[in-house]
Amino acid sequence: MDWQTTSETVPASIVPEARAAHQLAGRAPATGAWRAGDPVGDRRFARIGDLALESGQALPDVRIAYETWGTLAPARDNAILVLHALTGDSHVLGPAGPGHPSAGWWPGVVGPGRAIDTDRWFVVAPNVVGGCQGSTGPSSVAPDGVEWGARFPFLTIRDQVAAQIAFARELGIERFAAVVGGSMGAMHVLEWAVMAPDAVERIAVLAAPAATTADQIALNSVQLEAVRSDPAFRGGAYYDAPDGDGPTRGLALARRMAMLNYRTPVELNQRFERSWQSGLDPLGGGGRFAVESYLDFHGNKFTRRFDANSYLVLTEAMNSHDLGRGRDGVPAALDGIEARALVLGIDSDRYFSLEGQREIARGLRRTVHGDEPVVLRSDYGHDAFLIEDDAVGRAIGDLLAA
Ligand SMILES: CC(=O)SCCNC(=O)CCNC(=O)[C@H](O)C(C)(C)COP(=O)(O)OP(=O)(O)OC[C@H]1O[C@@H](n2cnc3c(N)ncnc32)[C@H](O)[C@@H]1OP(=O)(O)O
Ligand SMILES: N[C@@H](CCO)C(=O)O
Repeated sequence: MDWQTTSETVPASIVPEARAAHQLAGRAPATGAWRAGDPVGDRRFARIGDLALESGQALPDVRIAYETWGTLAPARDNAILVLHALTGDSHVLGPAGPGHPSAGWWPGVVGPGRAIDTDRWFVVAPNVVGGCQGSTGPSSVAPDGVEWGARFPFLTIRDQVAAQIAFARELGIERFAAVVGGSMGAMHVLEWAVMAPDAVERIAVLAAPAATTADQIALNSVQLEAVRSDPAFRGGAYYDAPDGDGPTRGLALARRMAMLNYRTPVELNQRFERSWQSGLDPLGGGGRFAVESYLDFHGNKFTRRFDANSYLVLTEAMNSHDLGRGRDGVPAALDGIEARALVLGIDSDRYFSLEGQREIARGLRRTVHGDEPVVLRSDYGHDAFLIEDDAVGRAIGDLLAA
């Protein structure tokens, strides 16, 4: 199947499989393949036109992939926007199927009877611009008929939120009862509260800073280099490489590095100890440590679901994050936020440490828990916001009840 010549309406029955195959090759379906609102598998798509970027450039004909759950009330006052983390997507909850190996990334928090109860709330989850799960990104086809690749424009967190704001307008939602997100998604949440204050009643900021610090940029930058230094990266023009090879080694290495930011010494030490696995992939002594196998597994798995160029674009967008830029600094920007807020941090998070959430909680005027963040105690580190569903759900439930 050729995505670029696909007719306006794609039969849903064949799309998930073909789409999954497309993602294996590092590409999302081409821009222009669908009419806005057409369902494709679990996803729908909205067209938001050209996106003016902070850099002064414009990204033409932007498409947003999204999923929804629940029913929008006649008064349109029960919508909740859920914004994913770096490698997430619109598939917040199930079902699993072709193209979706899991039952979503937050089924313990969002769903019938969950903290974000889809029997009450209308939940909207878009895939971020620059990503590779259906929204316009580097693997989309540019106006000249060739994938953007490395020509894809530099995006900031604010650019991505500008796209989300246009997307919400396209859906006819003027105000969200809550905008919720973790990690990169929480950076977007903070920007929503500043860029569209009238559209946001509550915000949930989970495990993110008000501005990405030098230390965090450093952790990200070695991952960027891991991808770029893979010879198969070819300066980002690998989609039609003659051998069909992409920068899988570099991307897998970047994911291994990232896993070390996302998890903790306590978890890795307790979970794997010094266990040795033999007979899997003989190296040196004929085996490897179980923790090495775990990192290899995650690195390799990641290359089957993510595009390297998107990884670069999204990581650089995270590096751009600074709520105070052009707004007289972070304290002034936080002080101007009117939305009721939950700020949650994780005690063992060695990537976006609690200091960042303390700054946010102390700077906001309307937190539902006082001047300090809600502290989630967990051995899982940064990923705890995706794993500790009960604690995260309770905190979000408190926000929604406020
Ligand atoms: C849930 C999704 O992945 S949805 C896809 C979209 N992605 C996102 O939204 C990103 C957010 N999600 C995530 O980052 C992760 O999924 C998390 C943090 C929520 C959970 O991480 P998980 O990968 O489920 O858990 P964990 O780190 O324990 O890894 C478990 C996997 O490691 C494998 N594993 C464990 N030990 C080893 C080992 N020694 N050697 C090899 N593999 C191992 C397990 O078999 C398991 O495999 P599976 O993923 O096929 O089930
Ligand atoms: N596990 C998360 C961490 C980033 O917040 C992801 O892969 O998106």
